[in-house]
Amino acid sequence: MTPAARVQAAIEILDAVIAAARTGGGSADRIVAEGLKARRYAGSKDRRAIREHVFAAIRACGPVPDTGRAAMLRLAQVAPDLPDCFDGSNYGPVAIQPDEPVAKGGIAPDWLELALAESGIAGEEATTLLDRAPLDIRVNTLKADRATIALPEPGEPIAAPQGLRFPAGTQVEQWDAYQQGLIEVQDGGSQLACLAVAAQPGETVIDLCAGAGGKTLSLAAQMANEGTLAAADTDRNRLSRLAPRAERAGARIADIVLLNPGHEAEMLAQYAGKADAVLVDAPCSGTGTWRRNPESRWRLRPADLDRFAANQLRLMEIAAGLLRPGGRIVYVTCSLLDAEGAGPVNEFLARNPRFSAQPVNLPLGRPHGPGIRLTPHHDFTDGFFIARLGSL
Ligand SMILES: C[S@@+](CC[C@H](N)C(=O)[O-])C[C@H]1O[C@@H](n2cnc3c(N)ncnc32)[C@H](O)[C@@H]1O
Repeated sequence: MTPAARVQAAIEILDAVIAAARTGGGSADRIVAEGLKARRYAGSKDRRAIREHVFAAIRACGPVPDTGRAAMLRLAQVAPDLPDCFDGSNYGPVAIQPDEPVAKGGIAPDWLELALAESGIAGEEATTLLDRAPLDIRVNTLKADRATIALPEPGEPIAAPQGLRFPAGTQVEQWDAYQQGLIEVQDGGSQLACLAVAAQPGETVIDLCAGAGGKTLSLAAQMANEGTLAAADTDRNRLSRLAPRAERAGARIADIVLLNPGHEAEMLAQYAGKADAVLVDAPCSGTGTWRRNPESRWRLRPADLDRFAANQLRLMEIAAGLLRPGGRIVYVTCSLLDAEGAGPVNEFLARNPRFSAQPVNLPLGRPHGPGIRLTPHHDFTDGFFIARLGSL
């Protein structure tokens, strides 16, 4: 393919990404994969270039662009080689017209950029939300240790004690160590969020929003497979990925519980009043993970934040009912908006005077309201809010 044809292909794929963002369709990753599959004539270099154009254009536009072409024209304002590709050649985009609409730059839609600024995320703290993320792994201490593991590439040790960092795109899934469960792909910030639980062997720990089990596996390793670890979620699909992962990682103690929405407490009744710790890795807007899913900022609506906050508060209330006296809730969101962090946690503390915010002792992060915050700019991790709430 010519450079111009690659740009035209990226424009067409961007049109599909934009439509999906407006209508709640598939992720950009999936749409790009489908778009490339449909272009059988594209070689591996073409595919890489098209993919890079698409994601660079997504990152370059703040609000949702009207069209893929407007998005690519925005990218052309900051990428010096791109304007020449609008050459009107066969399969290439038509020449740039005077006064042609160009999508707006920025970090996110205006309302969201404002909400971030009100939460203290502006300037470089905001721009780095759109950087490309590296690839972090966690060495699984049920089977190996960072100090002695031999991997095809050494990786750079990070603050999380078992974490190693590799360049984005490193194909770790193809390594023997991955296939044998010696390593897991997990962002360094996510690894630290698990450490905030400080789960001990022999404890009863509940991962209330376990999803596909990224944090469950980390907790099982902290507990050295001793004690009780319930991994619960309302999403059957995500939870179905946990069992094979736990098998591979040798995480034997994970008890997988599929919850019926609205009946979570009943379905976890066997743990009521018994848990030493409950991890609430609550569903959120994901503003801290835009490095990986930059188009997700086009999907959010102001009302979504209210819905997330109500659910976050409700999940903390469910967690409170599971704890033994003296137990702890560790509340985590991968959002940097106060509406999903300090906001619901302060509300929970006001309603539940037997709980108080306790220090979160981690090697990274900065205090923020009743918890701490990790940010891509300050900590080189995904963005997280983490609070530890101890009960009397
Ligand atoms: C941030 S994700 C969890 C990610 C997971 N802990 C990990 O580390 O990979 C939030 C999860 O909360 C789940 N969830 C949403 N509402 C829930 C509820 N009422 N009870 C339990 N889980 C819920 C979602 O299905 C989703 O898997």
